[in-house]
Amino acid sequence: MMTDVAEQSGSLARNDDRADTGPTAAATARTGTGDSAAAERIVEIRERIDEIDRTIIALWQERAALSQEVGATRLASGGTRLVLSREREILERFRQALGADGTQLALLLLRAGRGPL
Ligand SMILES: C=C(O[C@@H]1C=C(C(=O)O)C=C[C@H]1O)C(=O)O
Repeated sequence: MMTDVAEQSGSLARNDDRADTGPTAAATARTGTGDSAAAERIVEIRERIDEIDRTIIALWQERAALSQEVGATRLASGGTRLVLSREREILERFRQALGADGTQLALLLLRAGRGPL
């Protein structure tokens, strides 16, 4: 059956009973490929990526809250705001595991816990 718009205009291409010749432009744009097997796998992998991202965000927020609690506890007890030796340990841990990007990540993690210096 033709669409209303096509019926009204009479000049638009029929959009209804053409053969299914493959993925739509929208599906291709969404996954970045017109190959349906690859697209299916990409959709599957993206589900896991989204799950991982949710976990990273939750852990990021939990870590920042814990770090802020340590800071508040220490300040309230007359201690220092920061403990640089501990920060160095953390930077080294991330650098060893992830290289230079790990150092950058650790700097962001530390900042999330205590705010910019
Ligand atoms: C959370 C702490 O306080 C600060 C924040 C740190 C962190 O976010 O890991 C590490 C050292 C401190 O400068 C701590 O001392 O453990």
